[in-house]
Amino acid sequence: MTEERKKLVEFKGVDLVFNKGKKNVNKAINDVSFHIYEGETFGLVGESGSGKTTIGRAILKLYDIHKGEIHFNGKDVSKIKGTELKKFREKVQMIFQDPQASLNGRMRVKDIIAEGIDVNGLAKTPEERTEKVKELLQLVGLNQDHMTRYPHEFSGGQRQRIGIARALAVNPKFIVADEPISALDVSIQAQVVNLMRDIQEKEGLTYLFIAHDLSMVKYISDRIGVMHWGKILEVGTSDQVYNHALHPYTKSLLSAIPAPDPISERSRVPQSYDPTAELDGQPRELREITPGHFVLSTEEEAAEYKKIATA
Ligand SMILES: Nc1ncnc2c1ncn2[C@@H]1O[C@H](COP(=O)(O)OP(=O)(O)OP(=O)(O)O)[C@@H](O)[C@H]1O
Repeated sequence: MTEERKKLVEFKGVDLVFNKGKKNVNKAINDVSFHIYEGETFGLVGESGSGKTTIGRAILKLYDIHKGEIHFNGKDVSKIKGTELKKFREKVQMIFQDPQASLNGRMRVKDIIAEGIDVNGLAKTPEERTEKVKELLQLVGLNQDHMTRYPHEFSGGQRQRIGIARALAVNPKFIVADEPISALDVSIQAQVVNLMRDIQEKEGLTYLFIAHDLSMVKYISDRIGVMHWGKILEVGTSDQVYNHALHPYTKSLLSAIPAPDPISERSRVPQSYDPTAELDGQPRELREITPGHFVLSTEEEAAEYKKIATA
């Protein structure tokens, strides 16, 4: 059934290299293919430096790719320029990890939120601009009195709400949320996740939700991709990745999550992962093990995974 859903974003064999031709060359994304369905939340997890942010920024065209194609709404956007690029940028927005650092401290909230409205000429009059800002504040659970204040007058959770309102100002279809709750108190994290969910439903948004910790993406993601060393190693529904993980790296990430109750926590056995297995020179691709559940594997490894998955 999932095959019939519309793909909003699709990576096709994408490479992205930093410092190309230099001594410190770094293939941050290595032959990555995956897609994000319209209306879903795709969680991307993996340890620091695995390439998650680079994938997000590549979709937003903040970086040029070196091989492959990135499709948005059925169209290759990897080489678009000029007005086409400007139009595309209205449809894709980013929410950042640290709302403190990503909001200009010298600007009032109304002007921060209205930046995208101004740049893209989305309000014809100052009154319309103010009206739009008020609507956005309401949408993210802030009130009108907040318009004339500065970012430092808000709590971390409120600042993230401002960041969300700013992203929504241009009526995007797709949002890259790069660790949007990692810097917040645990008690506030759920509020922001719930807000993002509500807004997703109301506005028909699609999210790429980046986190290094699997427990963070569990509740918000429909499907999850697990990244390591610039490659996606496993993709599946939240249930497939959490409850039926196949790749040893995913298993090691899962085994690192503390159990919520002390009894299971005592019996938790962290599993180690030997990444050198990825460097044996054997050609691997994402192979479908069970419907919708893909693992980066050789043919032989895929056959093994199939046995495990159907045992
Ligand atoms: N602008 C850049 N110039 C050079 N190298 C970069 C740049 N941005 C990222 N890298 C490198 O690319 C690789 C992938 O980085 P990326 O930030 O995408 O990882 P990440 O998984 O998002 O990590 P984190 O969770 O720490 O944000 C890393 O080795 C990083 O050092």
